This record gives sequence, C-alpha cells and structure tokens, in this order.
Amino acid sequence: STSLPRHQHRLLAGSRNPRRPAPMAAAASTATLSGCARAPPSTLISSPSSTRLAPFASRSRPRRLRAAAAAATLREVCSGRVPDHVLQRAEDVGYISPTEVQEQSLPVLLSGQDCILHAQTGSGKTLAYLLAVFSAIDVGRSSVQALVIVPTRELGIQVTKVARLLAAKTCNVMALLDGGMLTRQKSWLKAEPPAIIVATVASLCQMVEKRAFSLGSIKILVIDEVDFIFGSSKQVNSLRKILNSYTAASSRQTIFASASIPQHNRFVHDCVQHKWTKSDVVHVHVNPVQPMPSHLHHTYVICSKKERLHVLLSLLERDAPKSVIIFVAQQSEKSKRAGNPPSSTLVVEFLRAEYKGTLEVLVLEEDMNFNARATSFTEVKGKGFLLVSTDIASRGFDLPQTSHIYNFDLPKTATDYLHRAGRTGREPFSKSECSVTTLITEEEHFVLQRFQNELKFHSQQLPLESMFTFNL
Ligand SMILES: Nc1ncnc2c1ncn2[C@@H]1O[C@H](COP(=O)(O)OP(=O)(O)OP(=O)(O)O)[C@@H](O)[C@H]1O
Repeated sequence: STSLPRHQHRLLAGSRNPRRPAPMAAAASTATLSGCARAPPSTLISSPSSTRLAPFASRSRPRRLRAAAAAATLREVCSGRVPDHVLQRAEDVGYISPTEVQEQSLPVLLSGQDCILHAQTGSGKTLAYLLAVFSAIDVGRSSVQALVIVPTRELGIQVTKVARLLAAKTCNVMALLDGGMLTRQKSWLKAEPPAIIVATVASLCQMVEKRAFSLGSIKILVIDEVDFIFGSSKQVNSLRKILNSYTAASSRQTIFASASIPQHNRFVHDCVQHKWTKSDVVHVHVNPVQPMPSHLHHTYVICSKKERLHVLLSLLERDAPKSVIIFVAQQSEKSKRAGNPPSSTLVVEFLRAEYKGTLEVLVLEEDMNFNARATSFTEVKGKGFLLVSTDIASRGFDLPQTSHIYNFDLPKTATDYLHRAGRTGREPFSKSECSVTTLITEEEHFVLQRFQNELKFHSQQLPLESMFTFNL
C-alpha cells in the first residue's frame, strides 16, 4: 500500500488537503507575494491570487523567490509527502538529486496547489508531476484518481512507462491512447478501475461519453504539453470539456506542464478566469530569460533545395552521431493533391540508398497507421537510430541517446524549433554538448534569425564548401 504512515497523517491534520501538508508551499507563496530577495535568477514563481481582479495591464509583476536549500536530495525535497516505495523506486533508477525544476516545483506540487510547470525541454517535468500524482492518490481506493493528458500516443506510452516504474505494481496505471484497444479497456475500466490513467484527449472523451467510467473521483489532473493541446483545433474543445464539464477545478489539483507557454501571463490569467485552475495557481517558471537549454550547439547550412539531401548525408558522415532525429515538414494538402512525395519519403528513400553508416533508418509521421508508428517507436528504444520524423516526435519524446538533431525542413515557428532542438541534450546532469543543425535556403535565413532573437540563442553558419565530400 502507498498510504502514508500513521504519524504523518497526524501531521497533516487540519491542512486543506488532509493527505498533504503545505509548509513549504505556504512559505513559497508568502515569499512570492512579499517579494523575498536573494532568488536564483533562473527561477520565477508567481501566483495571480493577489491580482486576479485587477485589470490585465496593471497587474503587478511576479516577484522572485529564494531557492530551496541547496544540495537537498530528491528524497529530502519530497520527504513525508511521497510514499517511501515510490521514492525508493526513483532512487533505484538513478533519480537521486532533484533537477532545478523539481527542486523549485515540488514544494508547490506536493502541497496540493495548482501549478503551471514551465521549464526547459529535458528538465525533468515528468518526474515532478508524477511525484505529485503519487502523493495525491490513495491506492487503497478502487477508483480513477489521477489523470495525465498528453497530446500524442507516443508521449502517452512514455509517461505510462515512467508511472508504472514508480508505481512498482502497487497500483494500476492504464494508458488510454489513440490507436489503443478501447473495447477491451472499457471492460477493464469497469472491472478494476486503475488509480492512474494516462490518456490522449480523444480516447479519454470517447470513454467518458460511453460511460466506461466517470471522472468524479479525480483528485489530480495533469495536462502535459498544454500549449500544444490548447493550440490544436482537433483537441482544444475536448480539453475544455475535461477541464470544466467532466471535472471541476475546485475539487481537483490541476497541473499544466510545458517548455513553452506563449504569452504565459495571459495564460495564468485565463486559467483563473475560465476556472481551469483555482485562483491561487502558482506559475513555476524556471530559466525565464533563457528558454533554450544552454548546452545545445546550433549551426546552419545555407544551400539550395536541390542540394539538401546531399548536405544532410555529408553532415551525417562528418558528425558521426550516436543517434539522430531528422525533422521534416508534414506534407501539405496542396502538395498531396499535386501528387508530390512527402519530405519524409524523399529523405528515407535517399538515406536507405546512400547512407553507409551503422544507424538504422526509421520513419515516424502522423499519416502512418498506429501499428507502423508503434513499430518505429519501439525500434528507436535502446539502439542507435536515424529517425526521420515530422513534428510528432518534437513534443515530449525522451530518447536520451539522441546526440544530433537535423532540421531538414525549417520548423514553422520558434516554439517548434525549441521543441525539436529539445529532443537532444536530455541528460539533466550531463554537460556534454549536443548539436542542432538546420538546413535553409538563402530566403529562409531571416526566419532562422527571427527564431534566434525570440529564443535567445546563437547559431553558427557552416560553409557549404567545407563539408562536401561528393560531386554536386
Ligand atoms: N532527478 C533526476 N535525475 C536524473 N535524471 C532525471 C531526473 N529527472 C528526470 N531525469 C531524466 O531527464 C530526462 C528528461 O526528463 P523529462 O522527459 O521529464 O523532461 P521534460 O522536462 O518533460 O522535457 P520536455 O519538455 O521535452 O517534455 C529523462 O530522461 C529523465 O529520465
């Protein structure tokens, strides 16, 4: 059982959430609102509670907060509020010290407060919110108590894996994902409701609408990659139902997570206004002035569209990467109608014919059927790969061995660049440099410069001539 030891229940008596005392979070909020000085420059913790009725433009700016005690272990940061066996599992897999976002957010998350978790790619947000999930649920109860919403099937598989690893069979974790076996899962849901569900929006709503289960007993709701789901015309309406109709903010803890929350002050405001969260939601923003992880090395090559495949091959030979993701654009409807092959097909066919290295060439894109997607996703785990993918792999994919990213097609937005780049450099305590290389035409150069200004990173040009080992 993961229920807390008896002496800890006594400790919790009288707190708003009887399972979780809030000493550190209370301190955090107080410090925020009273403007505690000596804050780490990399972290901003803000709460709209004191300003929610003020006009938008005149709201006071969030203040900085003092860091939690330096060099505390993950166990110390979670002490008494996460079941011991979960912490033991975390330690067994190597999570000993908290990452910066974990150190800053766990006091808030474990107090039961609503939270917007806003930190760089690869910073460890998943473990932070899963520890909050394990602190909130009671494994003795047979009901669905925690819901983690993700934008893609692949991210869902990954989060489910980490949740199961931490649960160590003390509770059921079910994945309700697009392309899953929903009929079979419907019977399982009725027979033995899992404590934790990891779901994509569409599959979850389908189950709720079929009355396979109700969300009435949800204690904690996590929306991962929240900006992506809100920005997706296919997902946003269902997300709103989950936030406001199927469950109510007043009866659950709500956590939103992402490395990118455009117009984040506006988003915090909307959370309160639309009752997606309670009014005392806390915005934990790590590295607010530097959204891009600092140990990524960015380069670009200017070449014509005709030269791109050969430049890519040349880069692969020159860099000798451990594992690679090559991002391509999703094919437009217009291009499909014109009968053109998608970028992914062009790149995969070219590499299968010309690439002489040892990495296996794989492909992942939205238009593949779920079985083919599952095969690619399984095959990238554990060995060297050269994955050609659309932006489907840019959100949340955690393949720590990825040493190089190549943007074969320029991403559409700075946010897309950030998430693509963030698929490398995913070992929180490693300083080894990872690289991101973008292939652009002369006309696209200004777009890349705009991304650099927006995301505050520098990209170095690689002269085209310096890398050619072939005849154009
Ligand atoms: N405390 C820790 N100690 C060591 N490794 C950790 C720790 N926390 C997380 N990690 C590892 O860091 C990597 C990145 O974590 P995670 O996937 O949670 O990042 P993220 O912040 O969700 O990134 P993204 O925004 O790209 O989804 C994972 O491989 C995870 O296992």
